Amino acid sequence: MYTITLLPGDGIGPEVVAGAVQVLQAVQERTGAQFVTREAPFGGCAYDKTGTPLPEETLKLCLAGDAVLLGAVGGPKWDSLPVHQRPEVGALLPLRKHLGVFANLRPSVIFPALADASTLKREVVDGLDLMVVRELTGGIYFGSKHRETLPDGGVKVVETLEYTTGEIERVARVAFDLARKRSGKLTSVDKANVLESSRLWREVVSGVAGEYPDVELSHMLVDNCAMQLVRYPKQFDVLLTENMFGDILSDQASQLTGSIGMLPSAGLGSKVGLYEPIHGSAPDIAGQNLANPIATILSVAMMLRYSFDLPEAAELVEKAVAGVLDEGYRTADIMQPGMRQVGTVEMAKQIGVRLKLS
Ligand SMILES: NC(=O)C1=CN([C@@H]2O[C@H](COP(=O)(O)OP(=O)(O)OC[C@H]3O[C@@H](n4cnc5c(N)ncnc54)[C@H](O)[C@@H]3O)[C@@H](O)[C@H]2O)C=CC1
Ligand SMILES: CC(C)CC(=O)C(=O)O
Ligand SMILES: [Mg+2]
Repeated sequence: MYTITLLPGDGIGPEVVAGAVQVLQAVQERTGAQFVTREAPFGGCAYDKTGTPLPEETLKLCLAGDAVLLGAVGGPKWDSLPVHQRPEVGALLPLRKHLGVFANLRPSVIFPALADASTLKREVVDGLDLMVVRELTGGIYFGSKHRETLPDGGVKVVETLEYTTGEIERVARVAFDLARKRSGKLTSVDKANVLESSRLWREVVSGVAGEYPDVELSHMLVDNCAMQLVRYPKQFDVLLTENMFGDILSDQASQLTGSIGMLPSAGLGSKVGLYEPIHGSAPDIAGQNLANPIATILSVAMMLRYSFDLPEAAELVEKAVAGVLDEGYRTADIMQPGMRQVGTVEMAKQIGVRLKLS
């Protein structure tokens, strides 16, 4: 039996998590694996309810379960709160830190049926299968912040970016291990021409490479990488990045697959994995049954594979998603002429039905 803590969060979070839970139930019926889910307040909705975006009880529940499935947090309603009460800084970042999920796997895989759904040409994206390994619990998002008013009335802010050799080594090993199982190619991304932290990053990653003679390591500056991702993305297999670069580049990589609504993620490092779509709370479409639930459904597949060691169940989910896309079902973000537009609820339902029949 596997215990999953559900943190639907804000905006479209509850809609996409509800869809993923439906698919999880289908996996249970199809395979006999037993899942127990427990939901907890987290993010802006938790702040409204309890005065804090990360209630103690929520954290305890997450630490006591086998895995966490998170929707998204944040939205305009909470944007003017003091920074440490904001859902992103006061809940999401500390949750990642408490769970110790230092490696964030963000696969950017194009489903054959969506090769024409991307804004890029078919030949650029067809067959794309790349993996961003993003460092998740260090870097500038976690550094100290300082803000002061200057005598001339101007404002000065200082944010700090810290990394230790240990933090870089452990995420690099995750990326090298993955590259070894895939095509044997790893591209480490940094800004070593400017940043001291990136120079350390490059030094440490090059050092770890000694343990992996079968993996071909290259280094690329982040600005070039952003350009190469849209010029010729299929040159990449595994991309290793620090926290902020990976955040930005993975949103960019998502569009190669048709939509940010397609990209799942797995936060790994501790006993309790954290699974979440890479997108945010999408306030512009929240509550309208418009959100694409596939990123969250594919996050469930990653949970089955990485936390529960159920690779066959993970494949059932991925095949059900591919099958439903082959049948022509599309949410608005991936809609194409001649296809059948459905909402969040119907898309999740179709994937669950297909999974049970497979
Ligand atoms: N992990 C998290 O909880 C994250 C939270 N955020 C928060 O989310 C809020 C909105 O941020 P944005 O910059 O607008 O990023 P976003 O990822 O929420 O949305 C960007 C664009 O993509 C669309 N989109 C996102 N997910 C979609 C889905 N599943 N289906 C269809 N379309 C989708 C949205 O409608 C929007 O047009 C902010 O408060 C931000 O801080 C942002 C990123 C991650
Ligand atoms: C809201 C940020 C802290 C996180 C983010 O954008 C992400 O993890 O993709
Ligand atoms: Mg992001």
